[in-house]
Amino acid sequence: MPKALLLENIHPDAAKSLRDHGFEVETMKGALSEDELIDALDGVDVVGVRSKTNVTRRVLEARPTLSAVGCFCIGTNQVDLGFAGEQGIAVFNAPYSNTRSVVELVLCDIICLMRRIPAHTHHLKHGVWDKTATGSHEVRGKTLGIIGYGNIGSQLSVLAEALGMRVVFYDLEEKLALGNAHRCATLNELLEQSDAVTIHVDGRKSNTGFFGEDQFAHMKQDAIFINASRGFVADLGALKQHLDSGHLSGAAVDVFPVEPKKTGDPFETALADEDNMILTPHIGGSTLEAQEAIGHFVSQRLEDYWEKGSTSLSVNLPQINLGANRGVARIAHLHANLPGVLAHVNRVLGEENINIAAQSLGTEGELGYVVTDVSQRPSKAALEALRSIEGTIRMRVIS
Ligand SMILES: NC(=O)c1ccc[n+]([C@@H]2O[C@H](COP(=O)([O-])OP(=O)(O)OC[C@H]3O[C@@H](n4cnc5c(N)ncnc54)[C@H](O)[C@@H]3O)[C@@H](O)[C@H]2O)c1
Ligand SMILES: O=C(O)CC[C@@H](O)C(=O)O
Repeated sequence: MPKALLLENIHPDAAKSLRDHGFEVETMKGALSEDELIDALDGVDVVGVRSKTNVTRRVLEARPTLSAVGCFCIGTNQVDLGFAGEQGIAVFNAPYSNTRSVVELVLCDIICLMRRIPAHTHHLKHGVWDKTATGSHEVRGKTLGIIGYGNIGSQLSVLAEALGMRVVFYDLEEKLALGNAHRCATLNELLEQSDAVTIHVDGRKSNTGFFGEDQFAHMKQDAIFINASRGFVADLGALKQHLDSGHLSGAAVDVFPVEPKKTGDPFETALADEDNMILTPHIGGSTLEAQEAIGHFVSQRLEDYWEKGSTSLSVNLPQINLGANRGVARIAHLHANLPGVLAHVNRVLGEENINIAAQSLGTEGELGYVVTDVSQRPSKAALEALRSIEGTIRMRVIS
């Protein structure tokens, strides 16, 4: 029986679905440290994580028989994707299932900050009735600057325009501007005109410290700042200075450079005393709708990979979308992307007079993946010959 370990309170539908597909499933509420994870992965075939469990090179080296990692979230920066690929370990995520939830949180942040709701709430909680319009604004007609116009940034763009905001965006890549959104040629062009700046870049390493003192300094007087992307992207010390000096009028932060591993763990931030500040514990994607959708989506990718060898939507292996086996056995062969591997696979099968019922090849960067449905079971010697082909990383026979 294959074994799955699901960490970080993944939606129960994922465990149910994996059990329905024959997995023995263990679940845990929090994230694990590197050493704890290495221990916990003993005998595990697939592991499910969210954003707090780091699946590092050391973990993957220690557990080379692991077959797949499911990131039950959008971000995959917590997994060493390149090394997982080199080891033949497939990694999947849910690229769209919580997009809408993040967008709704950010819209909520923008409206609340522009109406100074955190400050008003704070005052009333302390018995101060401060009925004033000072510093409060409608969002209609204001300029929203979106940094990173991917799935979240572009959906936010559409909904913000529906609220009457003017949208400008900045992205490293050429992107289709939706609605009336305007693409800025430089980050500073965006910062100098935006009443609200929101970051939605991905978690690539080079985005570490991407938004620091220089970028805050370029923001408009009284603008608001939001980060719901990754904690290491923005310098919160610099943010605090710009709030304290009165340059910025408010901020919402959902992600932090260091986050607790599980609910209930202690947490501190220097931003706690800021007046017009929304602090949320990395809940951009934490809605019941999103978590249920993610649970279904990622467990299905893991099941398809385990049962069919399908790498469709994998983030680190060549993608092949496979249906049911058309022969008596399916041989999934992952290898270094060298010339001649496919020919070598077919020569080995041909020498045994084995007919090929179906075959698919995908290559991506350094990796090649050939999946062959064969009309008779190859002998042990043939399987050994396939495993010995130069560049073979991993081979599985799926019946
Ligand atoms: N707070 C949460 O709970 C939560 C939930 C989901 C996703 N996220 C995070 O939100 C972020 C965005 O997610 P997505 O699904 O839209 O990602 P995406 O990959 O669809 O979009 C990211 C965009 O950012 C652009 N980009 C990357 N680096 C950039 C830079 N330095 N300058 C300008 N543009 C840059 C990319 O070209 C891409 O268009 C990710 O970091 C993801 O991990 C957070
Ligand atoms: O649920 C999580 O832990 C991560 C949410 C979010 O950051 C994501 O990458 O989807």
